[in-house]
Parts: sequence; C-alpha cells; structure tokens
Amino acid sequence: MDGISFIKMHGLGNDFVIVDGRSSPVEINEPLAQAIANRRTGVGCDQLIVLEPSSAADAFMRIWNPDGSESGACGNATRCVGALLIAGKRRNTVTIETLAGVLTASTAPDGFITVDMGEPSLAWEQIPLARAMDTLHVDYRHSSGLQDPVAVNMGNPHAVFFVPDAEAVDVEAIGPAIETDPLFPERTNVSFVSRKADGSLRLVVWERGAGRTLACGTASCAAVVAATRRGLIDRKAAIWMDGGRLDLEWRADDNHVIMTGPIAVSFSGVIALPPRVEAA
Ligand SMILES: N[C@@H](CCC[C@H](N)C(=O)O)C(=O)O
Repeated sequence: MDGISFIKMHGLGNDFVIVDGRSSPVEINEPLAQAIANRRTGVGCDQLIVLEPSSAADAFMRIWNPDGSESGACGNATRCVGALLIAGKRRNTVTIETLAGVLTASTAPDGFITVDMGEPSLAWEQIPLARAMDTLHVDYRHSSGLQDPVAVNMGNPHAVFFVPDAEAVDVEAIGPAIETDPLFPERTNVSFVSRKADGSLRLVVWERGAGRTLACGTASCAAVVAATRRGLIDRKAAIWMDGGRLDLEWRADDNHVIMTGPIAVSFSGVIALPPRVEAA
C-alpha cells in the first residue's frame, strides 16, 4: 500500500496536515483533500498544506480547504510552515511562496513566528465583490440584522463585521449564508469582531470552505486592517480568537501586515492510500 507522510501542526488550534512534496511530488485533488481533512474518516484538519518546490522562495505552499477548494493564503499555516523551514534550513528567516505571492517568516521571542503577510487589497474588484462599492462600508445586510461589513483581501477574501459582542453571534447559522452570498463571487471568510475595553479585538471566524475554526491568521490580518480603517484602533492590536491570541500590526511605512503568534507540532504519520488499479 502506498502512503503519504505528513506532520500535523496547529496555530491556536487552527490545525493542518502538512505534506512535503518538495523532493517527490504529491498529487492531491479535490476528493483526496476532502478525504484527508475529514475528521471522522481521514486524518482531520482545517487545511491540508502541501509543500512544493519553488524558484521564487524556499518553498511553495499549496492550501486546500476541507471542502476541496484551494485558497491563496493561510496565516496560521504560514507560521507553521515557516517554523518547519526555519528548522530545516537553520536560518532565522525563510520565504514561502503562495498563490497570492511570496511571504517572509522569521523567528520571534518565546518560540513564536512572525510573518510579513504583505499588503492588503482594498478595491472592490480585488476582494472580489460582485459590484462596485466602498469596501469600508459594504452594502450587505443579513436577515439577522448584521450589516455593513468591511471587505479586505489578504490573499483571500474577508468580510469583517463589527458587533457589540462577537461571542453572542450565532456563527454556525449566519456564517454559511454570508460565505456563499452572490455579493462574494469567490465566496468569503467571515469574521465577527468586537473591540474590548483594553483596545484588543475579540474575533470569531467562519472560514470559507472550512466552517468555524478556533483561529484564522488571515482573518486577524483583515481585522486589524478593517478596525484601523474604521478608526477603532491605531494599526496595532492583540487579537483574541477561540484558540488564543495573535499580535497584529498594519505598518504605516510599507503598508504590510505583520502577524506574530505561536505554532505547535501535534504528531506525524502516514496517510495510507489504496493500491492503484491498473486499467486492463
Ligand atoms: N486558516 C487560514 C485560512 C485558510 C483559508 C481560508 N479558509 C480560505 O478559503 O480563504 C488562516 O489562518 O488564515
């Protein structure tokens, strides 16, 4: 029986099956990604991450959601992959190519990893939205009364709703409707964010193609950008998600979003694959 070796890692409980296809290619397709991510019958994860060779960076990182769709960005996985590459290359800084561009990951104090997540895209066509509008006040209203999100693209689309209490939102009921609304032609990740008295942000996320997760790195990037644009914070914030805290800064000098947080290794193993049946 053939098999695919993997390492299971997570960032704040946002968990990944990471497969290294840099020296021998690993062929993943939509049904195989779904099967591996399935928590009952597969290994189980929020995203399947496949490393491939890159001519532009230390590795190319392909990101598969549990529904078999691909994404251009995953902040928490970038920290995890960054930590793996930093250990393997014995350097403090590595580069990671994604469908959305090349990112830089570096060591930070306390075993944390910092990732330069690049510049946010803020034009409606770049989110993308279905029609022209101001992304600081998106013309969307859900039947629950939730409305007026900020749209941000961090290599993937995000709709950020500011609410009095993020923990009170019925995310499982509302998230899927917003994710698949025709206003978002590529669907969207959905965040519910409230500002706490100490200036930090509480964020609850519904991820495109994955559902509710304990944390989302790109959602925290989108939240720091959206909260800054709305005048709620001054470019920096601790962002608290169900799985813990990330520290975010949207730098004024180069417009880049910088994310710092923990990573953890859970276990490693081999995904068994049924033998190939050759055509007669
Ligand atoms: N967990 C991720 C985001 C993963 C991709 C997302 N679901 C999408 O489809 O864009 C993160 O940490 O950013």
